[in-house]
Amino acid sequence: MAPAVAVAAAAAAAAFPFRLFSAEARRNTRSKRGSARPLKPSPPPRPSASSSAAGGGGATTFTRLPLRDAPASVEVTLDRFPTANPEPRASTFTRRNGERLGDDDEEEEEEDEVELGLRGATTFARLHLRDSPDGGDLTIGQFDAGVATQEGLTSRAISRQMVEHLEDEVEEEEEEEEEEQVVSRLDIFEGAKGREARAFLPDEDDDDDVVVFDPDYDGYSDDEEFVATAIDQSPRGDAIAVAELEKLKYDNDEDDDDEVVVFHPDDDDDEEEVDVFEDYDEEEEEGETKEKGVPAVMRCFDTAKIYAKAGDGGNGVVAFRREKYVPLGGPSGGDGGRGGNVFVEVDGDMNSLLPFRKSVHFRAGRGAHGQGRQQAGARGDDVVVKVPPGTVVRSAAGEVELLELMKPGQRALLLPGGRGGRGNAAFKSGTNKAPRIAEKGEKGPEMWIDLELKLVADVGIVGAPNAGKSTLLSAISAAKPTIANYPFTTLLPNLGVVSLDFDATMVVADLPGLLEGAHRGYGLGHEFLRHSERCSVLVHVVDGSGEQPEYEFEAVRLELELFSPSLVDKPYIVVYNKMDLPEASERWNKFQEKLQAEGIEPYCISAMNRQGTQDVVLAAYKVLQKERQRMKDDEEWNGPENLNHVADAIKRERRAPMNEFEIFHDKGTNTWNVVGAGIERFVQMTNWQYSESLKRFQHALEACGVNKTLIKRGVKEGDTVVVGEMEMVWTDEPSKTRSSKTMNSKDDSVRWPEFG
Ligand SMILES: Nc1nc2c(ncn2[C@@H]2O[C@H](COP(=O)(O)OP(=O)(O)OP(=O)(O)O)[C@@H](O)[C@H]2O)c(=O)[nH]1
Ligand SMILES: [Mg+2]
Repeated sequence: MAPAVAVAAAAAAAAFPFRLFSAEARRNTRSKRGSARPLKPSPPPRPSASSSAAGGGGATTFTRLPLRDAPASVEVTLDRFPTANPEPRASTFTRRNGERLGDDDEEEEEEDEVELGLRGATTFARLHLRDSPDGGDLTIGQFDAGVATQEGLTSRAISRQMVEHLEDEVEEEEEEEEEEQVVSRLDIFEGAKGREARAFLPDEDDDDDVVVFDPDYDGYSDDEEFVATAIDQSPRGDAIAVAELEKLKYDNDEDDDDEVVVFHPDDDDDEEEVDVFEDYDEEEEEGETKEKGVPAVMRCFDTAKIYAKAGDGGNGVVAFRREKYVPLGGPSGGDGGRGGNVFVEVDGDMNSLLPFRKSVHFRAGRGAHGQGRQQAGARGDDVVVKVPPGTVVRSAAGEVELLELMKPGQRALLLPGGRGGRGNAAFKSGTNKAPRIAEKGEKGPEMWIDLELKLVADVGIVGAPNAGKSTLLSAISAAKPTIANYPFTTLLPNLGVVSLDFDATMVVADLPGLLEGAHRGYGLGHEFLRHSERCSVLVHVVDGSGEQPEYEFEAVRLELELFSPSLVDKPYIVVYNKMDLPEASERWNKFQEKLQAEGIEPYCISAMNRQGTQDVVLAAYKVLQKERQRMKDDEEWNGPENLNHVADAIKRERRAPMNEFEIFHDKGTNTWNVVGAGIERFVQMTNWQYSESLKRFQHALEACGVNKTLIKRGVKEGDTVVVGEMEMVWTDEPSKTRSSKTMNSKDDSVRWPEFG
């Protein structure tokens, strides 16, 4: 079993300090989930030792405002929040959309927003309330600063409080309406340091199960305690689990140890399972900064991890013809069918990797077993993984780039199905007219695959948050991105098509804003920087109304360079925005002079008033045309690519001759490991249930030189020899059937491989 790893802790402090919800909305949610189980009541808050040492004690206060009276936006100062932060970064702005609390019905959906920021050493939170409902309460949580600065503990405590609070409320209300229950959701993921868990209100459309991730189990597990399967990966490639608490076995017993367990792929530690709810005051190592949490929708927009497995071949069978008047009918066992293939195909209608949030496993069908009368088994069904244009396919293990799929309709054979095993009819020979031997089907190859979507935009609009990138996109194309006067309005890239003429169009992407330090994970923009790698041209928007536009320009350029030197090498256009504002027009000359000195000719525009935007479009198009021509020339040089090279490599490996092997000796355990694709495949396909198989195997070891090499290297009586899944004990005694030294497989010395 893969090592079980604890899930504890919560999102980074700045990411999810608190949640906002109204009683009214919760009631809506509940009535939709009438059959849900009651939530487990939470234990009373337990401030941890180290958090109180930090001077805070984990104090939490909640303020309630009746929504009826609430203004459109409320600002709360969380003055004791990260004051003790050694380096408060003025730029650490984070905004999160509030949870959807209303019905499925879009119109009635209530969406509140929470904006968080650091102003000097003080954290503030601004709550934007849209269409406040008539009733209900707004609850605002306030959290202690002392905790916030403690590694990890912080976030945990905070998240904890929120869940608690939420649950407390739920309980109160349950008394009134018994059949209604709230189901909360947990998002568990691997942060830069350790496991993290987040509590969410349910997203109505989200049917994800509780998640348990265990690649060693092929991603599936029948074990009772695994309530579900993994759904995705963190940007780092670790397990992410989204748990719907509804699915967990909750009861009202406070000491109940129900838990969400996440299995971490490459953690070799002892198994440990930790209760998400109980373990929030556990110590964590200190010293490293936590990766900021990113909402699931963003993580899954352009990255996904999937598991693909080609079908195993069907087994061949041993059968003999039985016919009237034919006393000794010959062997008639048919071959197994070939396993299904895994294809990857570009679907022009897709534009994100979000569908892979819910479907992670792609398994082609296995070939049917052969039958008597020389009937071969049927082929296994193929499976086609559909991806959007611009998807890069990598093997998760080696991080090797396998494929780059750009054009709709492109199709690559990724994993070829396993060959069917031969039936006994195929083993008939002059010396053996009635062979009692058949092969097993070959196992289909399997692989964890990282998918990454790089948008296929021609032009990428980059710049600091709030510079007016989305405004520019909306001015030059029909796209309608959300525009608002706060940083990080744009969480996901927006695409727009700019038409200059009938056949002159370009795709422009508005990317999330970049902050200083983005390449190290500050802000949100880095998540999407890789999209700009595909763009031929960058349009760099600078906020002219900012304090120091030149400095902002340099900082963003530096971020691009730190992310990837190829980005700064791209042709780019500098656009100085918000010229309609006096502070911007005042600073324009200075900015222009500075850039001209560097050999750059900036454009000035007012994106809002659509002044100067057409010049930018024309300039970008001119550069784009040049780039397109250059790329076309490159393509002519390189010729069309073979998309099946992954499958070809697998097939080549399958054909590896049996006599190509290496032997590794472990002196400590006297074990000889025979490693070679050909011989291992032979072992895998050997069906040990037939007595002749063993003889054939012995013969193969002799013929391909394994025995000879072992003797030459000094194998001794009693040593263990391992080939693939077969483990044997070496004996120097000549066997009855053979005069040469050979491996003997006494009943008690052979561990038979277990094949499914
Ligand atoms: N006065 C003026 N305001 C502008 C102009 N362009 C954009 N703005 C305002 O600047 C604010 C931010 O604009 P957005 O287009 O959302 O900025 P953004 O760069 O997309 O920001 P993020 O998505 O958060 O990175 C909005 O309030 C816009 O109305 C302009 O030319 N003049
Ligand atoms: Mg924007």
